[in-house]
Amino acid sequence: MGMLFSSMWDRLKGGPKQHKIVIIGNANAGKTTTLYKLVLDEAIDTAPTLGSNVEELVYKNIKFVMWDLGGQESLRKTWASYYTSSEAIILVVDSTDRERMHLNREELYSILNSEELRSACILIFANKQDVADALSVSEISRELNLASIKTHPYHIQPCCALSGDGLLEGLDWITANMASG
Ligand SMILES: Nc1nc2c(ncn2[C@@H]2O[C@H](COP(=O)(O)OP(=O)(O)OP(=O)(O)O)[C@@H](O)[C@H]2O)c(=O)[nH]1
Ligand SMILES: [Mg+2]
Repeated sequence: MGMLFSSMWDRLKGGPKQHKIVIIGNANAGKTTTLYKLVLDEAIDTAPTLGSNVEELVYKNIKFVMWDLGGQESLRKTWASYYTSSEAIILVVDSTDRERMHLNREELYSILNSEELRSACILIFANKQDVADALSVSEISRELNLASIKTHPYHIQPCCALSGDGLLEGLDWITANMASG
């Protein structure tokens, strides 16, 4: 009853503030694995995402609504339609995928030029760091030319979405860097 009352009360007063995060990145980068490792603390078996997944996550008393988008070529043009009122973008990079690194660079620059994301912070997860020949954070930073970013707070975080290593550090950075606090 207590919980029911408090959720009704939240609804009456408009509810606790939700912070919208959109997760993008190339197909197979590990976006869905990241989402469900954060939400369920489990490494789930994934299939390519054909539309989107959305989940709520309460972390350190902050309520996030996390959108995980499909990364296949035909779906990328829909990404911008999810950007409205996003406070953070997570770009999940497959650190083993040298061939498609240029797509990450292109996407990063379209984020930087998006009017809707002008107040958003940008977290880059350098994922799959458990794989022996993964590019390091400094190599990816160079590939993506991160040092040239002057308009948005950004951070690159090494991680392994399967084990969860690095994921909460990334979320902590978002929490500290969202424009609305
Ligand atoms: N070795 C390793 N594999 C990972 C890691 N994260 C994800 N994977 C694997 O990468 C594959 C793709 O993961 P998904 O989470 O489905 O990738 P996605 O980015 O959601 O892909 P789309 O939905 O097609 O855009 C799966 O086989 C995952 O198990 C990681 O940190 N290390
Ligand atoms: Mg997916």
